[in-house]
Amino acid sequence: MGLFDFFKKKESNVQEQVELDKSLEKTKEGLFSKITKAVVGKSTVDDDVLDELEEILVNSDVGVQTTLKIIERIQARVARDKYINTSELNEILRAEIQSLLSENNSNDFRNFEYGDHKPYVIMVVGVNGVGKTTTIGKLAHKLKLAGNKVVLGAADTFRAAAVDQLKLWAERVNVRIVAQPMGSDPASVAFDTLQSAVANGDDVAIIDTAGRLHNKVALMNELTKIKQVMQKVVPGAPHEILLVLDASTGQNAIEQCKQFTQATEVNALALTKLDGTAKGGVVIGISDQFKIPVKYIGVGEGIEHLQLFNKKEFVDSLFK
Ligand SMILES: Nc1nc2c(ncn2[C@@H]2O[C@H](COP(=O)(O)OP(=O)(O)OP(=O)(O)O)[C@@H](O)[C@H]2O)c(=O)[nH]1
Repeated sequence: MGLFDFFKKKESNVQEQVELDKSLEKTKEGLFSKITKAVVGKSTVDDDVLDELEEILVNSDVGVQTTLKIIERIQARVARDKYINTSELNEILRAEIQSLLSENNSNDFRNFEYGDHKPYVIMVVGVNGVGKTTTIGKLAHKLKLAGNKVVLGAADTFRAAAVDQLKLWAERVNVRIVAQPMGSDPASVAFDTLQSAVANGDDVAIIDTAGRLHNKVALMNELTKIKQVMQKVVPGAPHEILLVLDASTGQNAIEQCKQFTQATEVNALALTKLDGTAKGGVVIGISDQFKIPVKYIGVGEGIEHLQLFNKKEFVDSLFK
């Protein structure tokens, strides 16, 4: 990396951290201001503090299972050390949360984990309204800015609006898009997109899919068919099956994750709308429960507001 690039990267890191801090403000308020209240005036962590902590974590959408895990670990620590004060409690909590979050190995849109894959194929799944289209648009933008050639595939052919919205994003970001009329076979769109990506020497192909959950078998069949067809063009595709979830829906996001992981091999998560929600704790619960890395987070409506998730930065931001 040249000196200019180095400083540019540093500057954008600082900006991203500021955005992240801002996004997590409500989650922080919900979580830590309550924890501080629960422990204020107490010299040690007793059962009352632990009970309150449990309630606070559950209410912050960390999820019951993950909360119990955290509480048990703190209890074990209290039993061992007999006395822990409240600032130590914060440190333990921070370490526990960090250890429960899965590591995201992608840390730069420039060397985007392609390995030998060209095109690197991302199949995007998720229900309507969670921010799927927006996430695809932002991702295409970030990848393009980082010097990648990107093509989009509009394989959500179920709703005309979905294709139109994606076309708008393609225009805005200035990347190519492959689309067919509404009602076309999604697998056929995916096939065309990959053929076009190969012919054009694209680095990344991002395929949108319809997010109908009402019939799990139908969803599973549709996604399996899309995958099989893609593999005819790019063996090993899709390299990333990205599930988009709306963090502000809290426990609903966990339920959707359950459903989609049963229907297909999701290996990356995008959590949108972290800004403006107090339910950011859901990132911790989902990461712990499903052991799938959160790869991207949406921190606003703007084109720039997508970040590669970094667990250390996330936890730093929460505990600032
Ligand atoms: N604040 C905020 N809003 C977001 C974020 N991501 C998406 N949105 C908004 O969420 C709304 C839904 O986003 P879409 O991308 O249209 O959602 P979708 O899942 O594709 O849904 P359909 O297009 O209706 O299928 C839009 O108003 C977006 O601007 C985010 O990270 N933060």
